[in-house]
Amino acid sequence: MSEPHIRDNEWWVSPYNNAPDVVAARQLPAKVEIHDATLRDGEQTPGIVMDVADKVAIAEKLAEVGVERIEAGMPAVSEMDFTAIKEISRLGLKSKIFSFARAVTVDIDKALDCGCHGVIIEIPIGYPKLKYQFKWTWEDVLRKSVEVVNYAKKRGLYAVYFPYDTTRARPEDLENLLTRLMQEAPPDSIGIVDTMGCALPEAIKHMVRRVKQLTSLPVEVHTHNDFGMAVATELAGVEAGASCIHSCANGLGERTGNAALEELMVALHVLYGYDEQYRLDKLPELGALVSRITGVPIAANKPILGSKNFTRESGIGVDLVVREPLAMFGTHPALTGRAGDVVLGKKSGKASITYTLEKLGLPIPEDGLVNEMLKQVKDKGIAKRGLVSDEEFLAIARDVMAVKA
Ligand SMILES: CC(=O)SCCNC(=O)CCNC(=O)[C@H](O)C(C)(C)COP(=O)(O)OP(=O)(O)OC[C@H]1O[C@@H](n2cnc3c(N)ncnc32)[C@H](O)[C@@H]1OP(=O)(O)O
Ligand SMILES: O=C(O)CCC(=O)C(=O)O
Repeated sequence: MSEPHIRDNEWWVSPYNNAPDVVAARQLPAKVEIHDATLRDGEQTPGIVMDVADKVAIAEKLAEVGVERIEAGMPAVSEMDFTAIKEISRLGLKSKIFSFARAVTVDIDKALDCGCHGVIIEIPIGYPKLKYQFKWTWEDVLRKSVEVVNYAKKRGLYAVYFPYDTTRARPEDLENLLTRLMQEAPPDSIGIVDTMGCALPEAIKHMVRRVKQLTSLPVEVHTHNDFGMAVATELAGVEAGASCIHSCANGLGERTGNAALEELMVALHVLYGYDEQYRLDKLPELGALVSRITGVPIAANKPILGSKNFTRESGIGVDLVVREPLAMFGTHPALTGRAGDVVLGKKSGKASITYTLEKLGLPIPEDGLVNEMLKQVKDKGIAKRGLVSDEEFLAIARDVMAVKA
């Protein structure tokens, strides 16, 4: 099934997504790239350590899924990170390999030694960060930025200027900085970084438009999930013309995490119709690998990857799980290599019983007996405060049939 979310030329998502005023306000780029930072920001999730083999395995899976860029780590953090980035660069993956650098030339040298295609050059510009942490003047920020962007570019690296905590910089400071940077050391692209996840989607749109106007450079967006909006703010960035968005698999990352790779990929395809060559069916494998390596479980109701996303206990319309999944779920389970499922419990209906009987290869008895099975399933679910297993259902079904006989 190549386009399971399209049927009769209709997208099975909200038609209001394409209301005339909504479409008119959009400046979607022709192509959106994903820059995945699982191996750097994802590893910044407290307590997580990935060794070289782990990082290589995740990088290979990210490339298989089809991310355009992999941020393989920050070599300054440890020898192990340096080695991992170097190994990943050597693999010749289809994804371009980036490393993360402070605005210091030694970090750029490390990116070069690792054989990276590009580098993310981070420098703090948020008002609270500069005032309370770094105590740098704007001239300091500009001087460091100019020196290091020029240094990286002269050595052939693709330079992403990443003035982090961008969304808490004063507008006039950000504009002055970018104007002068463009005069003295234009990078290859500019990141808008919502380090604390505190910008609204409309604010990100405004910033993307303004930065594009000021610099005429490609803009990328990197957001965090402190208010549960990381994916929404990145998609808002795309709506305003950002052509690269940053992600972490399973939504890992500092504090509440980054925009989840799997959510972004599926949203780009299903909600916006981007037809990038992503292997969405491989996302569960990537999620499982990252979860196993990091020890961070995937919540059962996590968008795209949660084990219960395509599971229906409620009886009303339960037959749709198999007959027409798009009428029951937000996306077709097959899109991400998943399948719908019906489980039994307090909220089951008659169709749940007949579905389960068929699944277990049992004949469907007369209505009265199905109703009796349903009653017993509900009683069991209530008594257990949980689901009724196949084994428990089989016992119920046998009892009901035995009484009839
Ligand atoms: C929003 C954020 O949190 S930003 C990045 C977060 N990521 C990390 O911290 C990665 C993990 N960190 C580490 O392993 C360690 O902190 C290291 C190896 C990177 C640095 O450790 P330390 O030796 O303690 O260095 P320290 O934090 O004191 O900073 C060293 C220097 O880098 C400077 N620096 C820090 N960030 C930047 C930057 N973005 N650009 C330029 N210089 C920077 C500091 O001002 C300091 O300069 P100084 O020596 O002149 O005072
Ligand atoms: O958060 C960090 O550790 C550094 C930069 C970054 O990823 C961010 O600001 O969001």
